[in-house]
Amino acid sequence: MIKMKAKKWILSKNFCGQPTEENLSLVEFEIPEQLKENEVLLQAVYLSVDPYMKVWKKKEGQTMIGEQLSEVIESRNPIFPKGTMVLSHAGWITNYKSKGDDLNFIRFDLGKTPISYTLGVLGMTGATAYFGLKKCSPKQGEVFLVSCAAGAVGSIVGQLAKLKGLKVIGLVGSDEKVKFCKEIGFDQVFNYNSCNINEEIKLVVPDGVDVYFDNAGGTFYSSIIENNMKNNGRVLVCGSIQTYCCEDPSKYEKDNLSVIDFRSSDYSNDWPKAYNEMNKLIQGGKLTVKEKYDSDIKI
Ligand SMILES: NC(=O)C1=CN([C@@H]2O[C@H](COP(=O)(O)OP(=O)(O)OC[C@H]3O[C@@H](n4cnc5c(N)ncnc54)[C@H](OP(=O)(O)O)[C@@H]3O)[C@@H](O)[C@H]2O)C=CC1
Ligand SMILES: CCCCCC(=O)/C=C/[C@H]1[C@H](O)CC(=O)[C@@H]1CCCCCCC(=O)O
Repeated sequence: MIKMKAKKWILSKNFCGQPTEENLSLVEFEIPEQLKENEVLLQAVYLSVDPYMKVWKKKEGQTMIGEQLSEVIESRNPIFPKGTMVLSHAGWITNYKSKGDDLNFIRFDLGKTPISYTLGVLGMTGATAYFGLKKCSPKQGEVFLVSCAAGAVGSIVGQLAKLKGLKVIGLVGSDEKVKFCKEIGFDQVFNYNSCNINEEIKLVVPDGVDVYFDNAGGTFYSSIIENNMKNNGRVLVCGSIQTYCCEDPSKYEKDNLSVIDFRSSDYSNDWPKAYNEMNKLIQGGKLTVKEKYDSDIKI
């Protein structure tokens, strides 16, 4: 029987603090190429790496979780002929077999937009920006603050808020990211490693922030709500990357604010509609997307 060589990343040790080499190991394995009826053989094209992966419950020894864009390279399933591009949660694995029930088509018109965007702005993180912003009930002229502003969610939500006529302030960790956020239209951007963000925000918006879209959590969350929010302002708890470590983060609350919990998966039926809308903005030059490719990473 002919077998193909494949590779996968195994979670060898659960994450605690910053990831290190001992958390993951790359192993080779073989897949028999012969397919049963209705089976397809897939080849990974892009794998997604996301903050939730550090803390999502998973068992040591299993394939690292994650979404991937894959191509059907052999097929005995008429619904997924050879050459079909699909999305799945197969994890960090180069090749796998499927009967199709765990595969998703790209459910919107991509046009000339790069297909890799289906794991970014036209994928889970873009949907998070789009529906997260909606959940904040943004109004023209309001002050909108976002942490992790140069990231996959932050860079898109900042631009969408700007398109809705809000004043947008971003928080980032380097001067390079300050420059990027300004290039894509943010009004003010602060590098938390080189200034006191609470003081800087007070200087540019003395009356305070209407909406804080929190991706960072931890000390960002507590210091912003303590120092910079307007009375009755809204805080969207999107993520808490600063606390994605093994210790239990402490909770910080304030009763003059609306604190909104949010999971983009609650809106998954409407994601394709949002993608069509955002793709029009991309193709019209109104939404800028920056992807990073690291050609040194080969699996
Ligand atoms: N609620 C939901 O449904 C969803 C929530 N999320 C959340 O949104 C947030 C942003 O996700 P996404 O845009 O994909 O992330 P990215 O990987 O694109 O960006 C992450 C950025 O977070 C910043 N950061 C701040 N503190 C830390 C820290 N302690 N460790 C590592 N990075 C840090 C870094 O930017 P810098 O250098 O500027 O600090 C980093 O580049 C995350 O908290 C994520 O969990 C994402 C998807 C769905
Ligand atoms: C555990 C902390 C999560 C913090 C918020 C976050 O990043 C949430 C992300 C989810 C978003 O709401 C929609 C998704 O698809 C993200 C999670 C996906 C988890 C799937 C894990 C299973 C797998 O890939 O096998």
